[in-house]
Amino acid sequence: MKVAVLGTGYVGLSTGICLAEIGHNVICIDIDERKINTLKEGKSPIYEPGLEELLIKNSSAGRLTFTTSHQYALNHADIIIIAVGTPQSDDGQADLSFLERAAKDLAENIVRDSIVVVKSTVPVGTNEYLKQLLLGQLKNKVEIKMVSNPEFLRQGSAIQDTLKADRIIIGSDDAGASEIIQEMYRPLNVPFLLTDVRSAEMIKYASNAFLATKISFINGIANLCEAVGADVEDVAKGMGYDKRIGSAFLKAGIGYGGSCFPKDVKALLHTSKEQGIPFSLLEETIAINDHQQELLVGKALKRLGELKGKKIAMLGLSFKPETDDMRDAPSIKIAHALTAGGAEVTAYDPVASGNARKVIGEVITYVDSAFEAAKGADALFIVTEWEEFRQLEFEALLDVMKQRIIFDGRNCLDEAALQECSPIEYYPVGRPAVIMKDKKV
Ligand SMILES: NC(=O)c1ccc[n+]([C@@H]2O[C@H](COP(=O)([O-])OP(=O)(O)OC[C@H]3O[C@@H](n4cnc5c(N)ncnc54)[C@H](O)[C@@H]3O)[C@@H](O)[C@H]2O)c1
Ligand SMILES: O=c1ccn([C@@H]2O[C@H](COP(=O)(O)OP(=O)(O)O[C@H]3O[C@H](CO)[C@@H](O)[C@H](O)[C@H]3O)[C@@H](O)[C@H]2O)c(=O)[nH]1
Repeated sequence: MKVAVLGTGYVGLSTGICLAEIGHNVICIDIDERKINTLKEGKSPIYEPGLEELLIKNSSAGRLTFTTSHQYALNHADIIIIAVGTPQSDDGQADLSFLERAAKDLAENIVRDSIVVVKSTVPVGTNEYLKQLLLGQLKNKVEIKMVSNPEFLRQGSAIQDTLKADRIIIGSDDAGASEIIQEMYRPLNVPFLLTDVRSAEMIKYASNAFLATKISFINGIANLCEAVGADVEDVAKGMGYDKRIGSAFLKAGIGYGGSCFPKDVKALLHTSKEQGIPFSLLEETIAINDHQQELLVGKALKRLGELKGKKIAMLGLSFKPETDDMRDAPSIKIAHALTAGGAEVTAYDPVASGNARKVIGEVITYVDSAFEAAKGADALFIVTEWEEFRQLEFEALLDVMKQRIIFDGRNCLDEAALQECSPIEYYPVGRPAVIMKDKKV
């Protein structure tokens, strides 16, 4: 099939590459010339495991091409997938301006009957709105069919999640269009759910809000565990054995970040307010998450007495491991709170420092290794659970610190191994602290 993908961000690029991988002829369009040039050179503009290999493979096979020209791309496509961003507006609702611009670009350049697939996460009713926008501006007399096809990939495992998705949601009022989109995805051998457009749109928000709520729930439990002396890791494990609960997304820590959960929960809350349907559970999900992102700073303040003049090492900046994405990363709030309190912050991330500089700025120092960050530090924060941090030689790392204090915001370090590094103070989230005063002999 001939497919055009609008937007080569995390979703558009992963989708385009995977559709090429299963044999389709894919052309990806972006308005960002630099991105397209990078892609044409066979390089990925984002850090996403496995993506570059498939980019090179499918580009070389001639199934995957890149352009900034909507006119050129749409001349060659029967299926057009929209994967442009839908960021958060100031009032919490989804900002549809990129989609509106995309609709204009499509309307001006579509020259043949097409199926327009909306993969961007959009509030209920947006597909209908887009269709009206498109039809109202069409330059050529063509037939347009719409399909809502929300995306569920996670950053850091985008390719695997696309090739081995749990499900593919196809929302359309046109059985023919729905059949063609199923045909497009058929080689993936993934379960389909066919539904109406509005339900498809809602499935995406409901899924993200549910997962975010699960995280806030376990974080609420974690805070209680700290107060009563229980261990949230065991509590989550014990809960997860119950098939009705499941163990996924019960990892306590410093809260959820990223380009999706924060904005999507707020957008759903906005919809509920717009409809006059109370949904205060979502407000609590957000409130707990806001509190959680400030947790480490509060703990450090309590332990160190004051932040002024203290040196803090931050390990990890991206919102999760295996990505360089800094959108809504907890590290942003943490870095600003620490520096506002007068602390000197030195940070290390395996891949996200470049993007972090653009977001956090030069108020903190970026270095090239965990050891450099830890040198002379009064405390070390684990902010992102990169595997590299688990493998660190902690005895040697603690030796270069001024005070041997670790706040683990992701409960990712091996407690037993840390106990061997005595003296040490180790503060995880929702679990008893490990405080070893004496030097091990
Ligand atoms: N990032 C994720 O993990 C993820 C997962 C599932 C769903 N989503 C949803 O998918 C959508 C895209 O997210 P993303 O993270 O890939 O966004 P992104 O910001 O990484 O990428 C969007 C791309 O679209 C391009 N673009 C904007 N307007 C355009 C136009 N008119 N024509 C061509 N290109 C245009 C931008 O230049 C950018 O490169 C959002 O609605 C998001 O909520 C994201
Ligand atoms: O038990 C957990 C699981 C995740 N997180 C945090 O939650 C955030 C999101 O993590 P994850 O869901 O793994 O990454 P995303 O790439 O943001 O993916 C989510 O958002 C995407 C965009 O909508 C959806 O497509 C995915 O299905 C959904 O998982 C990150 O900050 C994680 O650290 C936790 O704190 N505890």
